[in-house]
Amino acid sequence: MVGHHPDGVTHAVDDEPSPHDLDRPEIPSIDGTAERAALERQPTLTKPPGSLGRLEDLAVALAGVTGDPQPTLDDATVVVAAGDHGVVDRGVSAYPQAATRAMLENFLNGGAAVNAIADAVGVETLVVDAGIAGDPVPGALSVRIDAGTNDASRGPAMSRADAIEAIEAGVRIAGSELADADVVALGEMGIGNTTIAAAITAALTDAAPAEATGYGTGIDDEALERKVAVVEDALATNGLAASTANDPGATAVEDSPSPSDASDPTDAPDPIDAFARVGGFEVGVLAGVALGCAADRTPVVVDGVISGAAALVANALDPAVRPFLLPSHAGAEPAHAIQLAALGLDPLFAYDLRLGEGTGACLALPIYRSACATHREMATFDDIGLDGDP
Ligand SMILES: Cc1cc2ncn([C@H]3O[C@H](COP(=O)(O)O)[C@@H](O)[C@H]3O)c2cc1C
Ligand SMILES: O=C(O)c1cccnc1
Repeated sequence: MVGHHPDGVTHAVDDEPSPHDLDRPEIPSIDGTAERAALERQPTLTKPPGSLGRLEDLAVALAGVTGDPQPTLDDATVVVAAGDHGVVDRGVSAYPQAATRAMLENFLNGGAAVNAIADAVGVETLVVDAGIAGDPVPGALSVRIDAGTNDASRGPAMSRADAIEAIEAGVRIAGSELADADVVALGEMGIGNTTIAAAITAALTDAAPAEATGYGTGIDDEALERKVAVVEDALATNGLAASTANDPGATAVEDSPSPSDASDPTDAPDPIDAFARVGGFEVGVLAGVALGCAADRTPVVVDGVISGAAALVANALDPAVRPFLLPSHAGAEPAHAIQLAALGLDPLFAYDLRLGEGTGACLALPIYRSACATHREMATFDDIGLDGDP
């Protein structure tokens, strides 16, 4: 539907900028041959069939994703993308905006939770400044779109051009810094971004703002009420009061443009516009990373509610990304469960995490690696001279 969509059709709407102007590579489908080969290998391994439970399913799925019947996930990188949010002016976080910059420096110095977990499980860390307030932070990979977004509750968080720039920056990172990674974990930092994640979730699913909004870094009940109102404002101000994903008009933009799209384009924004209005530079970069990695058959592990919002955006831009998205944990923010359900992702574990940074995604890596290791390294019944039939 955007860029190089297989149907190759560009649906321009009068003089409005075409919604099909995002430059990104095409995403392949799952490799059915590799997947079948993996499925056939499983019962030959020295264990009762099914006894490794979901590890068996993960190994088979990863074969289809990577195109390798016996995949490895040795080279793993967590991308920690940071951005600031104008919406913090409305008192939606327990912490000041300065925490974004301080944490970005902390990531670079190895002192954050994600650094410790990434070290513990053998994952590289890539710290990306997608647009935090103030000056650039030396040492971070800079793809700064701007020094923070506008307040999404009072108007569009960013322009369409900035949204495209953020997503394309992520696609480029996937094709360069992440080109050699076997698997990529999504992580983020940005005070106020659980508000943005809630707004994106309400815009792209059936969920109401009150269902999608949570305590974030630990606000009190009074601040939560304010935060719900801010998410409602962000949708209403930006013409996103109804769910964009399920709006028949929005689908029409993708498939067959209807006259109503031409008469009032604000009626049914395409996914790029929907994302631009509620925002998040780091969210856009992560959506682009997901699209770019999927195009390269690199599995992408989704973390908490902000990377979940990025996954929703990527999926709205191109549903072909979906099989390349892997779940990690079930987080504490209510939008997270809504996102995972919308994407059909079944979390591997629930650990009451509510931090982000990529912590939960990194924690899932040993499980994915163990799925691949058992699948690849175990002896077969033939090897040990035993009949594999129960
Ligand atoms: C010290 C600190 C470290 C963090 N690491 C991740 N987050 C998390 O909290 C923020 C989102 O929550 P809210 O929407 O309530 O501001 C994001 O930066 C997120 O990654 C942190 C937050 C803080 C304060
Ligand atoms: O679910 C998350 O990732 C999360 C929750 C609270 C604050 N920051 C991130």
